[in-house]
Amino acid sequence: MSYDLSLLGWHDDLAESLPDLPGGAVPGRVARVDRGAAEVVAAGGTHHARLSARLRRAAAADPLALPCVGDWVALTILDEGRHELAEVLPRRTAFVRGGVSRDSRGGLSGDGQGQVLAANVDVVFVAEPSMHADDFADLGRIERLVALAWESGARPVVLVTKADLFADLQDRVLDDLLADVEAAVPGVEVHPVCSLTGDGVDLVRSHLGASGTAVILGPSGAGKSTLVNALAGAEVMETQRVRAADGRGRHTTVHRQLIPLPGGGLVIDTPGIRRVGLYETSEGVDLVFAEIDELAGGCRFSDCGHGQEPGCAVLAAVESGELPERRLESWRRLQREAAWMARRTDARLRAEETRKWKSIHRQMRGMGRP
Ligand SMILES: Nc1nc2c(ncn2[C@@H]2O[C@H](COP(=O)(O)OP(=O)(O)OP(=O)(O)O)[C@@H](O)[C@H]2O)c(=O)[nH]1
Ligand SMILES: [Zn+2]
Repeated sequence: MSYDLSLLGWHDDLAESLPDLPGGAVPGRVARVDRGAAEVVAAGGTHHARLSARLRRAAAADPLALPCVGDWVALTILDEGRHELAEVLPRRTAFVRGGVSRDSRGGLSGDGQGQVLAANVDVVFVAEPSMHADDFADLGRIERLVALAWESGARPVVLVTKADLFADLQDRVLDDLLADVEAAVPGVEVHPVCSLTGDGVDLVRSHLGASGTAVILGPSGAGKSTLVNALAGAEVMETQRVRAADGRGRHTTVHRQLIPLPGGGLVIDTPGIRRVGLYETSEGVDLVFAEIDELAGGCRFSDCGHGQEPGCAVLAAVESGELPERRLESWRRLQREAAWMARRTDARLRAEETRKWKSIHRQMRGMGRP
């Protein structure tokens, strides 16, 4: 099996960064990583390549040096035709977990803590279901994932998935939801998608062009696997429905992590990417500022905003040095965000109210019929 590497996103700039290695270097793209080895798609086929000793030493000092799915790498051919992964080519974009600044994405430096989850991603689809359990799309989650996408260097596009769940309602309700989402992420395209009917799937595909690479972020049940299958035009991913039907856990299934799409473009899907950014919640933040909460018990006014109020115990603590000023600043920023989120929630509650009314009206009309 041979591959046209340009369909996997290979281009001239990358060719220039291919190192001159003794015995010659072959370019390839990492489709999967294992301890100490990787599966690499090269023009001549897919190779299981062990990491070179030099690369392993570099990775011991800085885990960001480890290859990850989506990386372009240089392979060398050893005796007996085995391949070795000699070098990771410079990354254009990278999803990094754990305390590494954006500066590290071009090169391979970090604080020794991070892990690259996916590299050279062009488009990040943030998938948020129009309805999730009994709730509307979660704007806070969309914002968080869009922020992560920008951070990676890739371009975010928000997909409001399972758009058909609004089909039996009047269109206006979905339009309202889309408008809310658009307002939450200014400058980011927002598309409704239904992977079951295929509505909107072509538009999703068009973001990838001939060779763009995408990841899909979103909560469990957002329809990520179903969307990948719709894009691929085949069952390349096991969906929740399938998993439930045959009772197999998803962890027992080995599936491809770099999925080429028939119309061009690729999707990277790994367990790490699926989980990225979904676990930091605002509950965590309350705990983080527990000491301010405690101090606030000593303020003269119970609704003290710790701004200019007389008898403010929090300001007194800053004055005395007990509470670092920076902490109060972060708390203030958080309060502003929380207030903003609350206003958005209000808008959502109003939309939900409208929806309930419509459903009640529908039921009443239904009852009136003979
Ligand atoms: N009504 C409706 N249901 C959908 C749509 N897309 C997916 N689903 C259903 O939603 C459920 C979850 O879909 P998955 O594709 O497995 O979701 P996922 O995001 O991959 O979930 P995880 O693998 O847990 O991360 C399945 O039962 C799908 O059939 C859609 O467009 N409309
Ligand atoms: Zn106060």
